[in-house]
Amino acid sequence: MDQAGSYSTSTTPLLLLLGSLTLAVSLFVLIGRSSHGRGKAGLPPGPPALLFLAKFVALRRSIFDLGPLLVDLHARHGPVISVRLFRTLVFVADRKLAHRALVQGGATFADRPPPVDPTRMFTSGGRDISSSSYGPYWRLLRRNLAGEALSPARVGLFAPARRWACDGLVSSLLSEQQSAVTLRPLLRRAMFELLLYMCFGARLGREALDEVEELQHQALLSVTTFPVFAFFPAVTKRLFGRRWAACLAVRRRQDEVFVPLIHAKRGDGDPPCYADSLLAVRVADEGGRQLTDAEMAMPYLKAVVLEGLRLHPPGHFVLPHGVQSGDAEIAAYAVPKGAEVNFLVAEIGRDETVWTAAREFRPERFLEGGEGHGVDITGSREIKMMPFGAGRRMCPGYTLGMHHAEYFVARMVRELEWRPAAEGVKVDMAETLDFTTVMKHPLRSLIVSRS
Ligand code: HEM
Repeated sequence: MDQAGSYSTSTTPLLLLLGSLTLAVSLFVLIGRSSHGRGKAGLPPGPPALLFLAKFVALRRSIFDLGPLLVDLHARHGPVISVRLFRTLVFVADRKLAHRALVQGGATFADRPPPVDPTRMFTSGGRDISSSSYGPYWRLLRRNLAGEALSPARVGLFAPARRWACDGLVSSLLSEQQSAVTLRPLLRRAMFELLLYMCFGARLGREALDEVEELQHQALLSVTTFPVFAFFPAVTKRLFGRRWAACLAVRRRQDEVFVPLIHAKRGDGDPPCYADSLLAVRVADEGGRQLTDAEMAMPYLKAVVLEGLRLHPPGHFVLPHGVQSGDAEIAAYAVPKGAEVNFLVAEIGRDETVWTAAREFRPERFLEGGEGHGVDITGSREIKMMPFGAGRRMCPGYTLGMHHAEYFVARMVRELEWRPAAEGVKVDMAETLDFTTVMKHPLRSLIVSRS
């Protein structure tokens, strides 16, 4: 697909776009200034929009890839900053302010900002759980997901599926015992196949899996790259015609692939899947022995998973939050209706005032006596880390996500020995953005069976 690189393929559209953006931002800032001053609280401080935009465009990446730039801006302007682009963007880097806004503030920041294309297209106009507006429709979908797919009873029914997914992963890893193997594609495929089965109640063949995985990857990448179609969509969809056409093609293919899967007849022996529960909504461990509960409760295993989520959360930001009322405030700064509020998950998890040697991987901190022991991952009492968000829009899949991570890690460590890919090669934890944040140099290892 026409990715970020397309910015450099032709300079004319870029210059035209920058010209239009300059005009739009100048107007927006002027209008904003004249309507400001009237309110009691001012907007949070921040850099001039054009400067921010220039850096943003120069990065040619997603708003979620702005981590280092934002850290710099927060150091200069304080824990809450704002920038006025196609809408007011607010960034919160302080855990106590995040707690006040997301948890103590109740529903104040529980909305989502209206999606712009291509997100609008990929979410059918903001009709999925994560992008729908805070209200009865969102509540209906979220309750259905929690009750019909994520309740402990339902998750329990998928234990055999977890077992075959993990068996497949372990044997793929073992089949490459002769040379170093890259973990990421195999782990991602196993997890993807398991979640697809939980959704559609069917196991897809290799080609179908390849296609679905690629389609979802393209869709997710396109919703996180620079939101160019938020600015004068009629113009930008022409200027970046190839990119827009590629988004439309992915969307069309998603319909062709997913609609038959949703309506397919399920096997009698399969547990009830998520697609069936949605159709009913009306809008008005290894072969021989399973992991025991005691093994799943291994405190050190949990500590490793928690430390991974603290130091390297897959999402460095929660999804953007929105405000429905006009008088929301954060740290006595005004947050206008329609603004987009972002919380810096990674920075909050690496806060030196909470975590000793915050940038080091130390799972022991989650064991008894450590500063992370008994941490409240939901952030309801206080926020020390928030890899799943906090408050009313917090990830509803957090227990399933933790369960899968613990189950897969436990089996991969118990059944396989992980040796360096070559003499002296160390694990490099540098990060890069690929919709979620992933290892820039994926883990490669020589795998040896322990049995
Ligand atoms: C390690 C795994 C996971 C991580 C780190 C994660 C993280 C997150 C984060 C940070 C958010 C945004 C919260 C916010 O905006 O405040 C989110 C939202 C969401 N997650 Fe997850 N998630 C994971 C697994 C899952 C799973 C397994 C499911 C479902 C099966 C799921 C379903 C959702 C949904 C539906 C939302 C949107 C909630 C809403 O807007 O009301 N997640 N997740």
